[in-house]
Amino acid sequence: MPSRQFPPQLPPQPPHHSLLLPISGSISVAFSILLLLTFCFRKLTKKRTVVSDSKPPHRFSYSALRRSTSSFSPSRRLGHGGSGSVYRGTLKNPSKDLAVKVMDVGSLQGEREYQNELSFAGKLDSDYIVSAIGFSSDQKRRRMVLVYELMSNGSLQDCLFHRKCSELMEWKKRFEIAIEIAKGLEYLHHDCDPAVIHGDVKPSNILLDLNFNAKIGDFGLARLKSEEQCEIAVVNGGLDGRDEDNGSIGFDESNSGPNQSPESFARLSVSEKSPEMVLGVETSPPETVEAVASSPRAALAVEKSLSRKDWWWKQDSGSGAESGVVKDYVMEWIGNEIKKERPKSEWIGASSSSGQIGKKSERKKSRKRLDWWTTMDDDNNKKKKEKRRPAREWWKEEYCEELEKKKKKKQKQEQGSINDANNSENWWPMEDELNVDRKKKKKRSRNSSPRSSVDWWLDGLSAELWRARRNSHDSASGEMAKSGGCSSTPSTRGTVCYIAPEYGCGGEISEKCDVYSFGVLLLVLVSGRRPLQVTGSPISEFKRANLLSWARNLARAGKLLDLVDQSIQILDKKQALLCITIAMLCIQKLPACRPSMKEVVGMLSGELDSPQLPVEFSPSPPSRVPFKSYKKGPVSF
Ligand SMILES: Nc1ncnc2c1ncn2[C@@H]1O[C@H](COP(=O)(O)OP(=O)(O)OP(=O)(O)O)[C@@H](O)[C@H]1O
Repeated sequence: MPSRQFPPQLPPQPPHHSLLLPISGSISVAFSILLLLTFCFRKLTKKRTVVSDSKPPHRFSYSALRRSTSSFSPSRRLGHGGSGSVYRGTLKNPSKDLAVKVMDVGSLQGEREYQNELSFAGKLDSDYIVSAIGFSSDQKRRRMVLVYELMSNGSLQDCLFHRKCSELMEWKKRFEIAIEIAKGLEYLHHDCDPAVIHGDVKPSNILLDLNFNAKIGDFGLARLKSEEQCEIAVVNGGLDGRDEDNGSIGFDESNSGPNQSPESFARLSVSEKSPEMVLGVETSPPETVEAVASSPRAALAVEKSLSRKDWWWKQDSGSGAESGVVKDYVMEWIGNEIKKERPKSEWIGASSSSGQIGKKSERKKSRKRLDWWTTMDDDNNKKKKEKRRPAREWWKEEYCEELEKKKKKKQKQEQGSINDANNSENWWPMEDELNVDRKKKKKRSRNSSPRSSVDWWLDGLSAELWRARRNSHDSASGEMAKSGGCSSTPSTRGTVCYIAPEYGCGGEISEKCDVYSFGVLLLVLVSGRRPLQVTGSPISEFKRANLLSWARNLARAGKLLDLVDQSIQILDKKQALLCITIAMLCIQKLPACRPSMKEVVGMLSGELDSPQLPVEFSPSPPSRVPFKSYKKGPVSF
């Protein structure tokens, strides 16, 4: 029997754990290195991806944005504003359409808009607000980029005046848009703490999505209410620029008061400090902005600095920030408003020949003559018109006798158009003034007469234009590119015609400034007309029409519905009257008299009773308009 074989004894094996330790150690080291590398890689590449899980604003890669816009191809350009161009961008991963705004190099407006947008981007959250969702910059090309949600139907301005979108020809849609804008402002004024004052409410800042739902965009000039109340310092007599308080406004005492004209705010005094200096950062603009945008501490510093100094009031041209700057921006504005074609509508009825109105002594007189330009369709003024001397005669006798001789030949040619104008039913909004003693008139204007500040202000604006146009022929001639080629409004401090009179005159900035702008916008929306329409080419023969004056006149005549855009279909007269009445309330001279946006929303939505026309716009004789409740029944007019 074979003996049982035992396996040979193996040498003793080292215990397993003695091998495992170094292996697992090296694996864990390798793993942690890998983790570290991944973390570093993510950190490094974070710039290149969109952070979608955090609150905006997100940092976008500049090259990704460039690719998404086909290298900022002109074919992708959606529009152009005071600070740069906006392009349609299409991101592939994640698939998303964007609006990409590239700020112009070296544009101060661009810088402050960039910073302002970013500071508001994370704070605003409403269905009625377009806020910036991201930013980027290219240090090489010194470019700053803001990214917004794409609003497929562009701006209200574009839809209403350039593209004439058929959707906006329905009254229902216009009314909805009015309510949406009002709700957007209500959100800013009443739901944000502190309240946000938009500061630049106008049709080009109202954007329409695919379904023509309106949202308020462009927070480049927005500000927090508390900042304004605490920080704005109005310094009388600061015209010489000695005042170091950056952003403060200096104006001539003789011109102070609520009825100040644009001539007076043309003298705004601004200090020489750049925003960079105010921020205490000395780097070049894009880097500064980049630093501000990327670092929370820097962002905080910006916010603090914003509250310290209202620096964005500074005009772009530094030391030259006086009348020239305002003049230029007004001229740029009017350049966009000038149309080469003659107006089809009768609401603009007068023309003017050119004249030299540069002398100081003639500036005040120019207002009178400007009244002559403002002609409106108004049956009630037939009799008044008959009493007047022909405008041509008045022109000749009072102001331009010499010029008349020189231009006799030219004016013969113009005679035809002047006669046309005289045949139309001229309306002189300040007709009573033509017979007023000059001294009285001067005194009255100084004493802030209750006469419409709106007219006064707009007429003053035109006087400014009149003087300016000689020096800025290009922009004034209407040769400037339009519709996507040129800023609708260089909004250094708000926008001409939409800006509240007290704001332009250095008064306290409040939500009521937005309410005023909303009132103008509402009139524009209902009438389908610009607030100040200037027509004619060359500029020497331009015409103008003042929507606000027209509305006021129609209100007094009890013919408010004449204001409504004739091309609107299926008009709800009751709603139209409601809108116009609210607009009239909003454009009242005294900010305190204007309703709040909460009240406006209440009135528009029917939750509050319909308002009565303000006294200053009520029909005369003073039998008050029986403006019945919108809820209760039809409005009789
Ligand atoms: N989010 C957006 N979606 C679609 N189009 C846009 C968007 N933002 C701007 N646009 C288009 O670009 C145009 C220019 O906008 P931007 O805000 O730069 O200038 P603006 O408001 O016209 O003028 P300013 O900057 O002087 O106030 C707008 O009028 C609009 O047509």
